[in-house]
Amino acid sequence: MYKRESPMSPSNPTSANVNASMSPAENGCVDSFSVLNSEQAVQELIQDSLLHGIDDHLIEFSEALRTVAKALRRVTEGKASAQAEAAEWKRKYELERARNLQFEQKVLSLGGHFSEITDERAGNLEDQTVLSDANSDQCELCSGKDDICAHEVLRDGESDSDSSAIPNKMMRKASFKLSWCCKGDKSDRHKHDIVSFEKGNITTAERSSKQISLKWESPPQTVLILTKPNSTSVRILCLEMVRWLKEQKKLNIFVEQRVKTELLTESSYYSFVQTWLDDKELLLLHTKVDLIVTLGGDGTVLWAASMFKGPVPPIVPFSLGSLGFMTPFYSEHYRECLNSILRGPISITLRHRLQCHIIRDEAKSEYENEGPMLVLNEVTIDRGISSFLTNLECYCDNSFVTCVQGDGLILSTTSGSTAYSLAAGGSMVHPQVPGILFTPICPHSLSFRPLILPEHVTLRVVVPFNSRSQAWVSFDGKGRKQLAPGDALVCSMAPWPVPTACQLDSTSDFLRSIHDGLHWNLRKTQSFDGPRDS
Ligand SMILES: NC(=O)c1ccc[n+]([C@@H]2O[C@H](COP(=O)([O-])OP(=O)(O)OC[C@H]3O[C@@H](n4cnc5c(N)ncnc54)[C@H](O)[C@@H]3O)[C@@H](O)[C@H]2O)c1
Ligand SMILES: Nc1ncnc2c1ncn2[C@@H]1O[C@H](COP(=O)(O)OP(=O)(O)OP(=O)(O)O)[C@@H](O)[C@H]1O
Repeated sequence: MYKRESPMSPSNPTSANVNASMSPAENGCVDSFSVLNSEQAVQELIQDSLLHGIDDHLIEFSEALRTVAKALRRVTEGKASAQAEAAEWKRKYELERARNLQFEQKVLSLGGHFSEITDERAGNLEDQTVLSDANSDQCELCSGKDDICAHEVLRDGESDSDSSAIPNKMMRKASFKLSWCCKGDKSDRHKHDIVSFEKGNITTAERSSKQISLKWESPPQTVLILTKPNSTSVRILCLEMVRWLKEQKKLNIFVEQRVKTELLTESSYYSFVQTWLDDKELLLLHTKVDLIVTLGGDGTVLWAASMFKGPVPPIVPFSLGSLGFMTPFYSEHYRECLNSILRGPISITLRHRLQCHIIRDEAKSEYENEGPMLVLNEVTIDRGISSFLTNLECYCDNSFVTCVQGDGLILSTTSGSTAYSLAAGGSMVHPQVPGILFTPICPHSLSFRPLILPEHVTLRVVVPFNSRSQAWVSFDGKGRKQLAPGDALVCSMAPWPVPTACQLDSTSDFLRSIHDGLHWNLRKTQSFDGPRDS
């Protein structure tokens, strides 16, 4: 392309100008010749510029290259976010389809697995209809009062348009209201902008750092109990709690298939416990369950959250682990705790989650990409078993952030800030603070400090083609997947937070956890006995 004696001037036309005036055939010849000699030509051009002091052309050339690179990057980034969006729509479509299928089956048979609960609830139907009417009145009334919003009492599988076609014997979900506890501040200016309620599911439009209170409008009727496996103390507590909730509280109880088998091995008395058969039923579980109780440590809370790919019912986490950062309830007092939770109101922490998609370079269409995977703590991209440095190009809303060269990178929620991110040198952040932590793992650089980014950004981490090795991604420490050069992870805040019940309130529970769990800033107090300011 560039000839040594062809600086851009009317008297000395450039090869580009020459090319423009050539026929396509001639042009092709010159192009292949130029490609063969391009390296030499660039060298010559540089030398030429240096020799003759004509820096302008070099600058112009590099500007042009930069513009082309920028345009190419924009196209790639646009494609990645379009793919992520398409995958999200596909997931929504599949969820809706599964819901419709389930509903059709139920209307046809009314004798399926879930209908056990329907029958149990049939006796309460008239009361519930009255409640439902009362609640819909209340829902209108509540707007403009202290509550964020009251959700409708749900009918199982109901869609608005065809509610009249639904038989009366349908299960209903307990209704509740959320409100801000503003400690003396009566203003509720922002509440309608921040949390929205549709059909009993919590979604956040924007995030808040205020304390939220949940008040039942109709009594909770169905509890899902999730337990840490292989623990004798958990198994014994589970047996006791299931019996108490059934006999004293008249609640419907769901457990995992494994736990149902354990309970039935213990005694046939437990045959009333319900479970789900497959992933399709699991997808709809949030429409049946009013409350989740976890018996275990933080891992069991993560497990509970991972079961719900959309909205999550409120979780009451009982501590039967060693650290218990997110498990503020003592199992010895479970009766008092559950009595108070079932009565309400409950202070809750809305723990934000990240939704992640893997965009494969080899994918032929967006449908071949993977996701969304939802995490409550963090998504980690690391070097796995490779002994090479990871090389990760990171973009935030299409702006280049940095290239991570080290063991890896953690993208963490604020709830996860006290987990792996903390171990990698990230800050501890109150779980109600909206944000995404960007924490490198052992970066090979003296100047790489962790970042906290706002919650509305989309992050993209790409394994570049010139990377020496593959990278590995894991979600809350589980589900490892390989990222080949050219693959990317796209990550943003999910619209489905995990509401966890507080022992006192969000802030007191957080501070208690960092003191008791991590012994934060534990130091002997300096004695009074010594020198002091006069
Ligand atoms: N170097 C590290 O600190 C490291 C390494 C790998 C994974 N992890 C963490 O382990 C989590 C998975 O937990 P698990 O129980 O399934 O695995 P696990 O059984 O290996 O437990 C990991 C530990 O992390 C604690 N933990 C989990 N979430 C926490 C949180 N939000 N705040 C404070 N501590 C928390 C747990 O109580 C437990 O002690 C991952 O999400 C990751 O954050 C940490
Ligand atoms: N219901 C479940 N089914 C399968 N695995 C589970 C379930 N609940 C928890 N786990 C897994 O069991 C492991 C241990 O759970 P958990 O962290 O609750 O207990 P722990 O290790 O004793 O507590 P801590 O983390 O406080 O030390 C975690 O990896 C978690 O993912």
